[in-house]
Amino acid sequence: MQKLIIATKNKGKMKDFNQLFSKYGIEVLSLLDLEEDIPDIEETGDTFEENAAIKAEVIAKKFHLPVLADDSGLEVDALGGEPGVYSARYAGTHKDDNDNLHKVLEKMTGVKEEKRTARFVCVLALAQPEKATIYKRGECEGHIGVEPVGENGFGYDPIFIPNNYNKTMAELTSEEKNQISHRRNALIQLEEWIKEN
Ligand SMILES: O=c1nc[nH]c2c1ncn2[C@H]1C[C@H](O)[C@@H](COP(=O)(O)OP(=O)(O)OP(=O)(O)O)O1
Ligand SMILES: [Mg+2]
Repeated sequence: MQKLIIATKNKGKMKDFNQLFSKYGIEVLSLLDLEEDIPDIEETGDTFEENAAIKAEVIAKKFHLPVLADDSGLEVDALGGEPGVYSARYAGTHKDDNDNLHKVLEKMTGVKEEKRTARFVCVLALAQPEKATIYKRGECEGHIGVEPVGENGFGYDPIFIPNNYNKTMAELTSEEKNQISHRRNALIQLEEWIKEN
């Protein structure tokens, strides 16, 4: 395999995937890289697994090719697991990273450091023509800071401090993020398939 379509329009995820796939010599294409205009796919599921499968299967059927999709988000323990599968639209359907992270910070006002535990979750769905969809889940544990710090990454990275670090995910280089991230932890479980295909 020289190229793989990833059923996403998220440029932050694609930056991660570009780097994660480069070691296999595979070029990844997002839905924004295709000639054709692909309409937004509605994420109607209640779980990361369902939403990842919807995205991967719609595009795999359309092109008759293997397609990977990523559904991911932030689970904050003090918020009962929110924003979870609603991470992208937490502060509204306009899907703004800055509004979303400020909504989390606001809801966490006054919550003490030891109660600010959280994790990033990434579920990858690999859909292949005539085959059952394969799922892999990766997580990254950490806690929520009190203000946004750092310029790298995307989404909730500026408020997420990974375990064993004293800086946010947005202060890590992309190489550093890609050694510990939920996305990396999910993708390494697909390594065998990647090498065989
Ligand atoms: O490494 C990450 N660092 C920071 N934030 C992250 C990360 N990974 C996911 N997130 C957040 C961003 C978004 O609020 C949600 C994903 O939502 P999710 O529906 O999977 O993606 P999306 O709608 O942005 O793009 P698409 O569905 O086209 O892949 O979780
Ligand atoms: Mg989405």
